[in-house]
Amino acid sequence: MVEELKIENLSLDSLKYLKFERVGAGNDVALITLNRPQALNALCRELMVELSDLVLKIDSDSSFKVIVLTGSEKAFAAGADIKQMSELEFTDLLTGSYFQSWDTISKIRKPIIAAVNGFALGGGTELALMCDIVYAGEKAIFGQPEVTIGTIPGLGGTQRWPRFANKSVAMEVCLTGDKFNAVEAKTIGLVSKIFPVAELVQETIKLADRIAKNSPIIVQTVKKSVNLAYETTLAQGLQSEQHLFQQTFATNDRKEGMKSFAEKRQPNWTSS
Ligand SMILES: C/C=C/C(=O)SCCNC(=O)CCNC(=O)[C@H](O)C(C)(C)COP(=O)(O)OP(=O)(O)OC[C@H]1O[C@@H](n2cnc3c(N)ncnc32)[C@H](O)[C@@H]1OP(=O)(O)O
Repeated sequence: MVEELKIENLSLDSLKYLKFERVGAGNDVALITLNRPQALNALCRELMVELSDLVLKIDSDSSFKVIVLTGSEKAFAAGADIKQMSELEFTDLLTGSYFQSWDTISKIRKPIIAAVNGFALGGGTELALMCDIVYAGEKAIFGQPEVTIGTIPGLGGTQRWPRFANKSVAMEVCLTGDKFNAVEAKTIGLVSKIFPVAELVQETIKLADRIAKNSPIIVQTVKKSVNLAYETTLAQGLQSEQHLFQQTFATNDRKEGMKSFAEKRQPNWTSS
């Protein structure tokens, strides 16, 4: 049997740009807080490596079911670190590993929910776009201002926006760099719910708890299947959904879920 990776065995004291807590009604929600206040959580390379490493470890630790990613009340993240980027040359990006770990969030199996208060600009908005669900505080400000500093969104913005919103919205957001608020973000479809600033994180943890009540193996299958809709044609997606649906019939949790319904009791998930 393969020994499981446990977060407790890892040195969390070494985290420099992040805070990590185990939260939730079942103590199975990982709360990650971006913690670089002096730069409004600007995403420097070191922060992103730390975030990527931590998220991968949580994804491999079965005692966690859902991840919540947040920042401060002032800023979720003010984008990639412009001061750090301004030193880079074309060849640094071409041959170096500057952006190597930045899309880890979009590749993990467990659900990850963004709780966005304050500024989420550039890479901050793109980080939210990589998450599975986005909740926002009333004062959240989004935008893709890269065009105003002589570059383009490089963390998926030009590709994910047209998949979240329509072409006209995607183009307007990316071509103007205009900022927009939480209500506009909800209208566009980036954000699913808005809460008062001080309540956002607790409300997001409540959402994580509702997801965590379901079977982890089935939750991960749902996530995989929904994400296929962004990668494939409808015909391919429907076929893959059928395969994944059939695969749930090979799990004990599918049997337990249906049995518990018939027996009028709560299911006892084993994630097998
Ligand atoms: C591939 C991805 C590309 C990208 O993501 S490009 C970056 C896109 N993001 C932006 O263009 C936003 C840049 N930041 C701002 O426009 C402003 O900030 C805000 C509107 C978010 C907030 O303004 P205010 O409240 O006046 O704060 P403040 O004095 O500008 O910032 C406080 C400290 O934070 C640093 N900081 C803010 N954003 C960044 C950043 N993205 N990269 C590096 N540092 C940043 C500042 O410089 C300053 O620091 P100090 O006190 O030493 O002057």
